[in-house]
Amino acid sequence: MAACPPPLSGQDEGSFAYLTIKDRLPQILTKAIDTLHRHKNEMFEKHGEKGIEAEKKAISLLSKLRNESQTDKPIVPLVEKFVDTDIWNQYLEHHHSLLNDSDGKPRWFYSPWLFVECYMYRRIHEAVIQSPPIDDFDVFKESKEQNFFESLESITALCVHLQELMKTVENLDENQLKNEFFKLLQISLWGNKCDLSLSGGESSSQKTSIINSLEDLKPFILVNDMEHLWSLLSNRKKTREKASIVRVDIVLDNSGFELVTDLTLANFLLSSKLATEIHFYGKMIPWFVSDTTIHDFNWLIEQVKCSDHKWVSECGVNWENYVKTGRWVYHDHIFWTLPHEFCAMSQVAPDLYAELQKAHLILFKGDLNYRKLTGDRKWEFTVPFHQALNGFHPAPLCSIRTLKAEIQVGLQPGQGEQLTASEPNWLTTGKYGIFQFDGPL
Ligand SMILES: O=P(O)(O)OC[C@@]1(O)O[C@H](CO)[C@@H](O)[C@@H]1O
Ligand SMILES: [Mn+2]
Repeated sequence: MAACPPPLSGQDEGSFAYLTIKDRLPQILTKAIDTLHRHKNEMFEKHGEKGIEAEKKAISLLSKLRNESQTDKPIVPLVEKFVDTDIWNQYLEHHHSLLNDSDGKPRWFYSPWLFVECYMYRRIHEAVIQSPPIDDFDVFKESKEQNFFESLESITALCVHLQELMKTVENLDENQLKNEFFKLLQISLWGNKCDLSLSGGESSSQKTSIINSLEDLKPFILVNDMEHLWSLLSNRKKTREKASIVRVDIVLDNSGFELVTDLTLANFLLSSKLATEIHFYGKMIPWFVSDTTIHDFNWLIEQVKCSDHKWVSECGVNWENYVKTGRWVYHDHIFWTLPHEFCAMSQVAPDLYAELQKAHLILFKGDLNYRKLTGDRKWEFTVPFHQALNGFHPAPLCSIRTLKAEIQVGLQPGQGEQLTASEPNWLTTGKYGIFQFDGPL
């Protein structure tokens, strides 16, 4: 296999990785500390003095973490026992072994960006689990819920669109069905703009209805493999035996509006019979501010179900039934919150790799998943996506991602350079998106 280029890191002053580590990660930590402060009374009411002591301890641990990152201290091993503590410390040890004496130790502005950024969120989790009885507190819950409520108008519009589509879906011809599929794919793509870690935890809700702006947004899709997704699923639908399974796996990203777009797409995949079951993968711990945990997944379905808007509530009832009847399956796995590139999954989490191999198609949502699919490395823009996956091929897969990091492969010759000339920040604003497919055509 050809050698891989070096990883993105904070060594490159002025790079997006550098600016994220220098500015946005401390901002996210400060917001987490502020959230703990603002829940002081609630902790006292629930846990008395012990709650106040725990809140103080968590705040001091997060303040220490912020200082370590801002002063480029060495990355220190995790100390609190948890399911993945040993894996993290082995990973840290491995990085340490790669360095020679002059390099010193793994540290924030030297080690791979993917590692130090994931490490920060894992240290936030450690600070919380070290502070019982608030060891189940999600410092990002408030902003995830705020994103949902601030996006309610767009969520309602999307649920109304879905329910109207459900009335006619059985009578659509092939072409009409494909068009509706493409619309919901694009809505799921642009739903990925709602990302609280890019915004440093500031509000990033969906305030306008995406449905009416899909045509205007089309020029911003840099790689468009939607046809591959259609032909894969529609051919399977035509050729499958009555009772056979067509499984689509969705590796989720952000909760709130983006999760609603993903559940809407999943609903359509079942109703159109393009799939017979959907498997979802979320995060086991609070992650990158807005990423979906099982609590967020269940909370959102409950919110939608309890809506006072008839058609929104109908979506929630249907979605709850899909889960109850096993047509939607939610999986938790610790691998998704490790720092590893996905090409390491078959070694580090063979059970998860084997699970993904059961899918006929895997959709990877969001930018962090794209960074892990491609190893967060400094690939040339024209390197084929298949090559950048570096051996990660559990099943036909597609990245559905808005660009929020300085990494993109599979472009046409000159396409990246042209974008850089016309819009220097095209890689990191979330304004451009891709549907990038890998698998047998
Ligand atoms: O995976 P997502 O939610 O689409 O984006 C994750 C993200 O916000 O975090 C990193 C920067 O902090 C980048 O990968 C990206 O900007
Ligand atoms: Mn995310």
